[in-house]
Amino acid sequence: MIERENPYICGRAWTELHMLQELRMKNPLVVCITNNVVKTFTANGLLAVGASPVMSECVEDLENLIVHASAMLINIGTVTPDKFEYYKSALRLAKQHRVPVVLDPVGCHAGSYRLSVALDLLDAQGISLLRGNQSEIKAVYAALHDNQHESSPGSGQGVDGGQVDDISSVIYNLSRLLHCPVVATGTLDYVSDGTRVYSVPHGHPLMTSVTGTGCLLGAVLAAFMSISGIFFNRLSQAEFLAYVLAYYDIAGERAAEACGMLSGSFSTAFIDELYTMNDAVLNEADAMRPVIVPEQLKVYFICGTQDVGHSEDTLLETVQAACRGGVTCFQYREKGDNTLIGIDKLATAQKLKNICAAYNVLYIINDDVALAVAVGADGVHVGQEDMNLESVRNYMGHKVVGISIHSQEELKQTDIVHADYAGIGPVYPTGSKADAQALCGPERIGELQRAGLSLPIVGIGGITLDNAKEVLHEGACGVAVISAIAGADDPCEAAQQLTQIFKDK
Ligand SMILES: Cc1ncc(COP(=O)(O)OP(=O)(O)O)c(N)n1
Ligand SMILES: Cc1nc(C(=O)O)sc1CCOP(=O)(O)O
Ligand SMILES: [Mg+2]
Repeated sequence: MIERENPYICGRAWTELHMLQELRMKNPLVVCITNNVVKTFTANGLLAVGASPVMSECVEDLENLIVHASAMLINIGTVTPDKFEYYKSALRLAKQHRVPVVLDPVGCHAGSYRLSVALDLLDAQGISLLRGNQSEIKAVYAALHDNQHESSPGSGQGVDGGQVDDISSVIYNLSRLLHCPVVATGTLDYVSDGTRVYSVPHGHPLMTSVTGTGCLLGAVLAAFMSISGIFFNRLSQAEFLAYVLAYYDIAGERAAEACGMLSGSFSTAFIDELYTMNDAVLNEADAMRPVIVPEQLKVYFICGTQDVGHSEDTLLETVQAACRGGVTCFQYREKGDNTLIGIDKLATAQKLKNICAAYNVLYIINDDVALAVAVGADGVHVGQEDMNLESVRNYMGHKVVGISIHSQEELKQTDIVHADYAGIGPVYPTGSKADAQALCGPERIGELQRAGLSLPIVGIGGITLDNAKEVLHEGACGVAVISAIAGADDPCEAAQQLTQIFKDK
């Protein structure tokens, strides 16, 4: 069991959340435009969660309901051409009234008409969250990525779907394409907001063998979307949604136990568990695990005031320019003589967090675990001489933990299970780290992978536009740089050029 006590934060445990209490206090009206198979189950499930369901079938009715609505679900499970017209009108009304909409593209991997319906709705740009099973989400991504609206999946499967190998990358990329979070359910559930990715280590196989649990999840997510603003300062969208998934999946685990593993009784037991769950269960649970996908680490910019003439203004401008140029990850590394400390460092870290948030850039803090927790960064990077990795994991909980590894000896000494990615260097001579270790060359990356290092890797140290490809060819999924961007005349252009190497690869 992971300990989450953090002496740096008022001596208290991990942030307490009261998501269920908030939801039940609000009792949001959730307009469900859903399929014929699951209407009763969806209504009962929403009531159990603490939301107020209403099923809607026509625009005339919806025009009255929308003024009171807190959220909307569009589930295309029994789509017809008439219903498709209705979905589009509903989406227009929701946009006008600023009502968040969850789209469930049921069965879109199984038929091209369903897929074209889902794509047209996504094209209209009013969807706040896309939730589907892994096969459905993969079908949407394949169609958008290949830019072929008339794609014909024809898997021959029903609306249930199988596991998808690279689902975490798919949801990360899809979320960035759509500019909305994506939830993909399966044996493990995944969520991404286009910056972070989490898996939820809960749930039970009975959840996928009873019709309606996936569809109800869409409705439950819609209900929670109506209160997401309350948590805006404390949680990223991905964390918020992962907590909702954990709540739902833990209810599934408890229901499976309560019903004696019988699928008929499961539905009733599941509604009971959704109803009786409280926030204490959520706060104790190991709700989510960070997932690092290679795309998140492609261009990893590191900077502190020491790299930009000891000026906070220049640091903020440089980081903003780098984010504009397309870096995918930023590490705040304030290190050396005459650098910021205490409250000044905290204030700068907070400003940098806001910049990264505006550009969907993963935000990591170097060394300073307490600072990372205090500003709610996405993660921390530590080296072999810094805090012990298991303690870092205990402090950081579900946040990203990066570790520096220079050699096979260090790999052997590292409790790698607590890390999410590795930085390997210095691959080339660097002027940005006075105490850098001996050069290891890009070939060290492949060597460490052959020695068993299976985490995503970034190369670091002296990487420029000219040598970056060698680092990638050795097996790194990204390049971590300071001077190639901070020292450039135009940091935005420098970042853009580095992102370009992944397109030509
Ligand atoms: C991505 C990444 N890789 C390696 C390092 C170096 O970390 P460390 O060895 O702890 O040295 P300092 O950066 O703390 O001087 C890093 N920061 N980032
Ligand atoms: C912060 C850091 N860590 C290194 C390591 O080898 O672990 S090299 C390094 C400095 C990287 O800066 P530049 O891109 O300017 O060479
Ligand atoms: Mg360090």
